[in-house]
Amino acid sequence: MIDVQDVVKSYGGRRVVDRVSFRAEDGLVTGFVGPNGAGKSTVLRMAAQITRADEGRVLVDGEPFGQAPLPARRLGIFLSAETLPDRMTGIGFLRYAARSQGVPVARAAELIGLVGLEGAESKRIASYSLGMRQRLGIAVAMLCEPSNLVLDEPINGLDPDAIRWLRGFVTGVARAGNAVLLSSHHMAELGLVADRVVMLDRGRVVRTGSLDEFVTVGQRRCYIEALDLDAAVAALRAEGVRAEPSRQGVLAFDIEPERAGAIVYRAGGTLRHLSSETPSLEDSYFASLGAAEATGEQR
Ligand SMILES: Nc1ncnc2c1ncn2[C@@H]1O[C@H](COP(=O)(O)OP(=O)(O)OP(=O)(O)O)[C@@H](O)[C@H]1O
Repeated sequence: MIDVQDVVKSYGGRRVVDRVSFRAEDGLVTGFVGPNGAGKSTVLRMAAQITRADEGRVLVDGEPFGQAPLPARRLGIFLSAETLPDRMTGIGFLRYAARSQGVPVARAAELIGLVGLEGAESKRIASYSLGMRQRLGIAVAMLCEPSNLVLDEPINGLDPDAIRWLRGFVTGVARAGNAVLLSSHHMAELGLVADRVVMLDRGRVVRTGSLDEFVTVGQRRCYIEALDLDAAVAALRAEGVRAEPSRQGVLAFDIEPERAGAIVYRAGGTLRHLSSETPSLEDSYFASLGAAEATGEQR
């Protein structure tokens, strides 16, 4: 488990992480989201002890990860694909990493298979695409079969094939009982892999919860198709319901579909389709951000 406890970080007198606390539990994928500059990478770097917290601490399985007898077994870290050594081959780098951690070099070939780099292992890293570099970076993080895994923006630059691979990979690591903490801007993808979501905005946690809890923040809404859409929108608005044209129909917010349908019907509309819509993680993300901004403006 990764336990972030009340961490604070300032740069040049500006607080970029402001009393952040949350947990990434064993057996779950925790998605870490927030706008650019929210402080996600800084928190992950504090977990990896690359950045020192001004206040607070991050415990990994109950202690700062650097204090564990074999730190790389405690926490696997992927922060960037840019720092890999271009002149080495993929397999060469993994063998080097294995030797430096006292792991049998045979693990290097296993890792190539684990991250799907077969066929490219003997090529220089300089020739790797971004997606291949991401896979190699994740392989390094997995070197010592860590019980916790931190991945900063691992989805960036991946093609659809690699995204599908990553989805299966992180889910598999979590289902084996490990904690996975993963930052990303790809809401649709995160909606497929995350069990829990932690949202940061301007250095503060603005929302945490299971994926199901998180998506209920998006507006409750329903989708209506009627013969005269303009009349349907007007009828709903006349009843004080927020209604907006969408696709071939109308989205009505914070209303049960039955009531929305009744309003349109009473106004003489002919209904063709009526359904309730589940908000996506992206909808909820923007709804939470809007709420956080409104509170922030009052601060
Ligand atoms: N070493 C540093 N020196 C000065 N400022 C920094 C440093 N590292 C981060 N910051 C600042 O801290 C803030 C938070 O940055 P951070 O990279 O943690 O955000 P993020 O949520 O990961 O953003 P993104 O989604 O764009 O990666 C930013 O304003 C950034 O400019």
